[in-house]
Amino acid sequence: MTRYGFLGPVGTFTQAALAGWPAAKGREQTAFSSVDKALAALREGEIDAAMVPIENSVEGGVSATLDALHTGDPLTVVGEVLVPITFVLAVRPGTTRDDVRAVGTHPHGWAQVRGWMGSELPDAVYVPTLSTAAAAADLAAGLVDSYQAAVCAPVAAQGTGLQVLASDIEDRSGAVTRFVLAARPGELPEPTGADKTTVVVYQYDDHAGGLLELLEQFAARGINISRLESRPTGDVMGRYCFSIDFEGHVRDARVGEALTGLRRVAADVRFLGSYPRADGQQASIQLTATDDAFADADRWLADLRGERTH
Ligand SMILES: O=C(O)C(=O)Cc1ccccc1
Repeated sequence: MTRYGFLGPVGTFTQAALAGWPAAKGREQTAFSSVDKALAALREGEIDAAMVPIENSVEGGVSATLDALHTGDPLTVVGEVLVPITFVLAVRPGTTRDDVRAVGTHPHGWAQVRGWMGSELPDAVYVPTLSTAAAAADLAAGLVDSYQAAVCAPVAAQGTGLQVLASDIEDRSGAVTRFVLAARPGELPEPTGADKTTVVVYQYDDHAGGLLELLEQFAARGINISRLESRPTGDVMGRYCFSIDFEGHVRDARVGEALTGLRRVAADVRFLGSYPRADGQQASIQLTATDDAFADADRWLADLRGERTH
């Protein structure tokens, strides 16, 4: 039986993402207080899969997750879920706006309400918390005196008995966060025609055109990159690796060729998985990059080499 973990507590957006993963329904679901703890439990075998936030349409990549996924024992991504995000300002009953001198929330929460805060509560100080729901739960339990209001999901305010002072306080409506389900390496999800692959690429050294060499592996095979981020490797100042999502599945010919190309030009390539896209959008493949086009070219080369038997 698959045991699931998620960035908790109850009421996080990550829990909402896990609720959007049909196979997790009715399964054991454990809340962890941080992404690192959830992924450590996964690596140690306490759980079999962990739902973690990876990218937001407004704020970009979740560095804690990006780094924790590719450092340490290998993990793979087996799926993704998109969750629409909306925030409320929640307080203990009786607290008024004038009482709010500081606001607790997850860094990605703060990044999405900064404008609203600047105009509505300009003097309020930001206090980072491990999750939006933790900010709400600790406030409701009277465990904190460092902030008087939490920025969280409506469900977190309701669940903890907090009172909502303002709703829909996000600066950009329609924001979406992308969550991934991580697992220990095992069976690869089957290709669906609407897949994504995630890799982390380490360059040999810092040189002119180095990034272009990596990117041309994708361009030459007609592969669309959907996210590209540089992350410091942590060893030396100025040394970066690249976290890349692109369209296609490792079993697609064009993706296989791009990966072997990357393997040649990069010092290391960490394959983090191929999995169905949450939006089900089929990859648009140029005629020159279909599996048939690659097979045809392989046959042609085999002929030239006198290797074909039929
Ligand atoms: O803190 C949460 O609720 C999370 O799941 C992380 C997060 C925070 C803000 C936006 C999206 C996800």
